[in-house]
Amino acid sequence: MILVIRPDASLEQIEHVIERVKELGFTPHVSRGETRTIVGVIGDERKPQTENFSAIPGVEQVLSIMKPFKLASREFHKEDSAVYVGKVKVGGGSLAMIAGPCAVESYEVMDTVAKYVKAGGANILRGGAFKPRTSPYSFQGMGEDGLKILRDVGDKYDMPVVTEVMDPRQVDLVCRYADMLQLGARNMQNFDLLKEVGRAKKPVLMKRGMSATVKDMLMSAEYILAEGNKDVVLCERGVRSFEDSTRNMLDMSAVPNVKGQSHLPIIVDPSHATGRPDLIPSMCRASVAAGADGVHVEVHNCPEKAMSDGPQALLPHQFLDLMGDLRRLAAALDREFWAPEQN
Ligand SMILES: O=C[C@H](O)[C@H](O)COP(=O)(O)O
Ligand SMILES: C=C(OP(=O)(O)O)C(=O)O
Repeated sequence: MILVIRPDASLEQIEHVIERVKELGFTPHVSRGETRTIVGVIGDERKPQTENFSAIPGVEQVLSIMKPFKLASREFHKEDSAVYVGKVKVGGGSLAMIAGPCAVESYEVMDTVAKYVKAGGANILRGGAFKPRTSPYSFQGMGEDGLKILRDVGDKYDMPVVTEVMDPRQVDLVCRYADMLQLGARNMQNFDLLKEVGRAKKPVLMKRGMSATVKDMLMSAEYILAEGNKDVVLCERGVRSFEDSTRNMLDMSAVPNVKGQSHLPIIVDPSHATGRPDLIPSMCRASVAAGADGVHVEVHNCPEKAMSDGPQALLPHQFLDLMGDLRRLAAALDREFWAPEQN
């Protein structure tokens, strides 16, 4: 349920609304839009006192949100939300380019790749220190040593960093090094992890589960929002299908589909979606054209030596070409990639 606050309501009245919502046993979530303040009321709406909400001074309207996700819904927040990752604005008209190697492998590789992606115009650096691998015998990531490298290299190139957290017990540790927490496809419905990152004070990049529906994805985002973390960016990264010429099936319609239902930014990861460098540039362009708030790609200076996902990595020169194309496309659509000058 949402309480639409009167435009002329005083701050005291809004505070009073919030207090009453709590007293009635619900959790309030306040969304201050450009023209309206809205209070999301989360809890069991079958409680008898809910009709009293309309009697609270300052409340103009009480609306029921029919969708199972509430805080993630457009009804709760009409305007597109923007999420800040360090200084970088993601969403609300500003495009993100998240790039870097699949895994943090060494200082040298991280530094080399970061130098190239920064030069190309990437605004967020990625690299996994905890890797979710299909095989227990595959490289599992460098753990805290990898986080330290990622942080150092991010600082060197003045780029915020995003890295995956796989377990609720890792959240504090990863928060000490990262600017954004990545929740991987394999963990999109790890509900304890969702709750834990929901309590963290860092933005979250939540990837779509490999057999999750758009609704499942929005319900998972709701877990994070319901814990108080409003900074969630969704990521379409393809779903499993019968098609075996690509790693996954990229669901490009998820972008406008999510945008119709939710205010949260959504980016696309054509690297994991296709697994094919020959398809990544066109799918990046399609993502921007479809209205995505950014793109996520893997880049490696020597894919044949990469410790994970080498075959899908773009080479540095391919990344530079891609960024040139994407900038031109973005400009034609009256959009732009966030760049440090905008700060
Ligand atoms: O490293 C990245 C992911 O963990 C990777 O895509 C997992 O896939 P794999 O372990 O099947 O190679
Ligand atoms: C493992 C990753 O991707 P996904 O969770 O989409 O498979 C990744 O981005 O490192």
